[in-house]
Amino acid sequence: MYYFIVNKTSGNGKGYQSWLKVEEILKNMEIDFLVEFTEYVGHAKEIAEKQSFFQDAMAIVVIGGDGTIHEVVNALVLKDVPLAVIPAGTGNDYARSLHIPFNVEEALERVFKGIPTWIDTPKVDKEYFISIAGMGFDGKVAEVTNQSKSKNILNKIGLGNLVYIINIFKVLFTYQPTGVKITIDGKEIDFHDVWLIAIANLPYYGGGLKICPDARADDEKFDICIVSGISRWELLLVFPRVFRGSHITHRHVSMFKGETVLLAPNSNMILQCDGEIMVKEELFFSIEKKSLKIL
Ligand SMILES: Nc1ncnc2c1ncn2[C@@H]1O[C@H](COP(=O)(O)OP(=O)(O)OP(=O)(O)O)[C@@H](O)[C@H]1O
Repeated sequence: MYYFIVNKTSGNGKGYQSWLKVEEILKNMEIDFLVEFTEYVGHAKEIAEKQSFFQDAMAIVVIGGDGTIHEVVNALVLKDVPLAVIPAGTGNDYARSLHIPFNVEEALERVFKGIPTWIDTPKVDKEYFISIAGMGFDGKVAEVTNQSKSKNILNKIGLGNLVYIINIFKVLFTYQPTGVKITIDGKEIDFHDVWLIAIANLPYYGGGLKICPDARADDEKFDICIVSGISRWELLLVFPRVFRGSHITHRHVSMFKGETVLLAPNSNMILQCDGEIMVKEELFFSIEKKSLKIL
């Protein structure tokens, strides 16, 4: 039995359109399935937590974006049932990072024919995430993006991930960098004028920005990118390099690898995980090694 969790609203309706295609294929192929539609924030996790989901599941298939996958992962970590994804969100950075096809038919073929593998699951405080946690500039961009009306309009014309780029420029001219003490695997480093800190298990965020190009889901380590001490104008010039991942050699960009990270910002910084804003008491990041079975 295949279990589907569908967020009809993801990608401004793309979730529902993708489900209609999937449903038709499942019926034509006479495949046993059950489907539940999410109705509110947090519902995808509740659905995936139900005991019945694990008794005879070949896979739990999410049709939605990174926010919906994030919720389901929080129910599936350390369970022996594979997570599969039909990408239908705005950014789809999980799918992009793990080479999951964006085409519905091809993504579904991977669900049926893929070989399950175990990947690491990163964690902040007690909450799991899937790809990247970011603090600072990108947290602010995520906040503005999630409130943005143009997200819906751009999604309608198939340019959904352009909304992140537009908001990056909006926030660039107003953001105030701050000092942060960063402790990686017990080693403390002080950074001044920090624009952003990305703590990554996968390379992409923000709808295709390759912020940590060497991040791998199964290397049992975070890749950490810190941008600090840079002027607004220089940041603007460096920004296009993030699409190729070549920003990492810039003098104001520091890259690290580590198993644990503790952040202590001098002033309030917004935290985003997988594109959703989070409020956490302790900014301690760790990795649950090889803990998520995926297709
Ligand atoms: N029926 C619903 N109505 C409103 N929000 C919902 C509903 N079901 C789920 N959600 C919430 O919608 C949020 C965003 O969904 P999702 O991430 O799937 O799409 P997206 O934001 O378009 O894509 P991406 O995260 O890839 O940019 C999730 O955090 C989820 O909790």
